[in-house]
Amino acid sequence: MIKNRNLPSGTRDEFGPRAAVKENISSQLFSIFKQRGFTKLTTPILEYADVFKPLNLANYRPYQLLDEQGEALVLRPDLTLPVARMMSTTGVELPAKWYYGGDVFRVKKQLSGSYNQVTQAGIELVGYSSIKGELECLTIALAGCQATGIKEMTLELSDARFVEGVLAALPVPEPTKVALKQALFTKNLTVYNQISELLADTEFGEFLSEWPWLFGDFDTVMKVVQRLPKIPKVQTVIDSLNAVNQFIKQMAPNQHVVLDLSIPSPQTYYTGMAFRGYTQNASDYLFSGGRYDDLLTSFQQIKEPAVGLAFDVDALADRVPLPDTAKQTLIYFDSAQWQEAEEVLQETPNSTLCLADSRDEANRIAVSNNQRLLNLTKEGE
Ligand SMILES: N[C@@H](Cc1c[nH]c[nH+]1)C(=O)O
Repeated sequence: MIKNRNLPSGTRDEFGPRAAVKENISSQLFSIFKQRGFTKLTTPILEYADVFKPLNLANYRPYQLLDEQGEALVLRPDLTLPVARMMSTTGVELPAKWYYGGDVFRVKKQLSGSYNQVTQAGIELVGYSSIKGELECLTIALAGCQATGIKEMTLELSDARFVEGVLAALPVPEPTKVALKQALFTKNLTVYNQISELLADTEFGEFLSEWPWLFGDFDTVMKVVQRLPKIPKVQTVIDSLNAVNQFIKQMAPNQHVVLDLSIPSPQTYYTGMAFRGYTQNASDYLFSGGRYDDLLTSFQQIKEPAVGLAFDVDALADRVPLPDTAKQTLIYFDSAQWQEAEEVLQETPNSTLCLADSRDEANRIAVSNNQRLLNLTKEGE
């Protein structure tokens, strides 16, 4: 079947108000990034498939194609990995603050209702190891949501080091830890309970019985965490989560913060704290980010600390009301009057030139677009 009038599934044409809203959101975000000292970086839409090896390809299945030499290429399913690739090949001096905007392509299940092409606008801070990196990302996350008109949003924190830290401290063999983690992440309670039963009489017993439900309001989750015996590495994680929660309380006192300590990290390459923003009754995230201190070692020998975040411009656009457009004026003129029409265009707010060649056609366009027609010609008078 010839498909020259169809689009590949999960893609769309964008025009009119939605395209304008997305453009507006991106430019609002870019101006925040620039104002805070970030530098623009663009990378190609096509990359070698190997760049994306650190991704969990079950969640980020890329569109594949081959180059002339038969090398596997993909349409980028992520924008952080290309930044890491670029950092390792260009010898840019660190630390660096990058921002970018562009589309990512992820093949979702047919009929999932999700789009396979998503516009992101994001930042990456490379070479900053302290919590100041996370705080800068969260400040930008809050500022971006506010600037684009999101009134209420929930901020979800998690940390890749928490699950690993607790598992490392459990007095069971490695394969049991792996099985427990798997059962926790998939919420397979039958298997989870069987394994945690082995530890019921230890100092971990009480905590383990609650671990699969360790998500929700920040302070409530932290109360359960207090039932854990002291594990120095886990304590560091708890301290940094508490510090971030305090910071948000000061910055945005009305912000609802939730904590999830029972999920896998949103990205396999995150090594520390991760943060996502969402609104009620919607499954997509407004932004998602986290720390990824090991990612550059996928491309080079030397490790570099890094943290970043990306806004989902489509998710933001879905929640921003379409603008009330002011009534437009359509200037109808003869081509010999171009100069005069240009002057009227400069003087008249919200005006555009009418490129039609007859008064009737100009009228029809004005009526169908709810515009006022300004006639500079002598025709039809
Ligand atoms: N690339 C991540 C977001 C991110 C940017 N920097 C760090 N994380 C994503 O698409 O989920």
